[in-house]
Amino acid sequence: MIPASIEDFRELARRRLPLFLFDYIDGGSYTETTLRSNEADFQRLKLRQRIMRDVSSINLATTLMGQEVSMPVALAPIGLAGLYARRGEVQAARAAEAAGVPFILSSSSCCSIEEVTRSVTRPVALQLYVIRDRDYMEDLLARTAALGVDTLVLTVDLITHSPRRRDIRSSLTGTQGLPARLKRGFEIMRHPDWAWDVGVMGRPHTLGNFAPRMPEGAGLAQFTAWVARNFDASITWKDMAWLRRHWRGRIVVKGILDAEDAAAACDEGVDGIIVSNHGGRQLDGAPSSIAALPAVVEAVDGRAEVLLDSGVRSGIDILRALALGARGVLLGRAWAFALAAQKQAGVTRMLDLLRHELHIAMALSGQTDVRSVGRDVVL
Ligand SMILES: Cc1cc2nc3c(=O)[nH]c(=O)nc-3n(C[C@H](O)[C@H](O)[C@H](O)COP(=O)(O)O)c2cc1C
Ligand SMILES: CC(C)CC(=O)C(=O)O
Repeated sequence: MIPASIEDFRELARRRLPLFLFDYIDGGSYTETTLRSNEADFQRLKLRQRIMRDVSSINLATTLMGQEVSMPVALAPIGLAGLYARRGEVQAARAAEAAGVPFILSSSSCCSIEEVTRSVTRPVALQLYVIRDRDYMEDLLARTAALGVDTLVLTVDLITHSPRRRDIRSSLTGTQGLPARLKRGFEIMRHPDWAWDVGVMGRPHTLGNFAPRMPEGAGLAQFTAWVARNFDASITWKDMAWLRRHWRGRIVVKGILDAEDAAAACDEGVDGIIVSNHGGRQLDGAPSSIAALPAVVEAVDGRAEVLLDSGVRSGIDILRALALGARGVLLGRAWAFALAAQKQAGVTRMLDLLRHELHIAMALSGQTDVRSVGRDVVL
């Protein structure tokens, strides 16, 4: 199949990955209601078709998080991407660089921030989960700054791991007895292409940034248990003072859905806000990101850059997010599936596809510049 949509990349990823890994990427928390509404609420937003407006020249370039970008898109931090394809984070960062869009490395990545920054010339951003071991955090921040990284994406919506029923059923989290291990082994054997690429050639697939704090050769199940024990649920805005002592660069806060929280973030002087419900993987029952966006944009009132993720599946969705006030969007599962399906070439293809879709959506709605897309684009 030649993929013509994110759904197609998802299907190709489903075929290539062991089911427990596909479900880990694809799934959301509890009943997956928020996960579904992320996509459904985008679809509900109707666009105004406009005509006779000379759209022969369209500009998609802008700036995001201080970087020039070829379109208003960045790759969201995705944990454990080195399990979707060998050295997956490096492959995705290279595809992002070639496409002229930012790559945000998850702090829960397989490849370390050192390996990824060495592999590209474009600056990457580091996403941070705050773990209890502050000495280690300080060391990671110092390592990151020494590499010339200037943007930190502080994720604030995963202070604790939300139950994901698919992961419980596949024993990715929870019980780890012999039957669970056998079931996983069987799934791996049914996907030899993936097993060769990641399981054999991809070794060691340790967790680059947290490696010194993890058991040697720890896999996904041990990692999720470690997350539950080590992520720091005590953080508050007061911890920004600590962060600022150890990080002089740009700070973007990821995981805001509420206007009051957005205003508080601006009071802290953050550079950017990412409106996100973690792709429907945390608080099930929370609104979709696109539904939450307008109130956040209003509360921020130009004091910080507002980006959005969760549910973006097409160039038309990108236009919808811009129309409601986002400066740009992050792609999560879109790149995880593309990488799992076709490695670096898949991520490149996926970005080309969305760029084309955005261009056409702009033309047919009479828009010529992503920097001036306004509310009047949606009905
Ligand atoms: C498999 C997977 C792993 C993720 N890992 C991280 C992570 O390590 N750090 C983080 O801030 N967000 C993480 N996220 C959330 C994404 O950054 C992003 O918010 C979400 O995927 C956006 O929704 P979408 O997948 O619908 O685009 C992860 C999401 C998925 C699907
Ligand atoms: C390893 C996890 C904490 C990564 C994550 O953010 C997620 O699975 O949603």
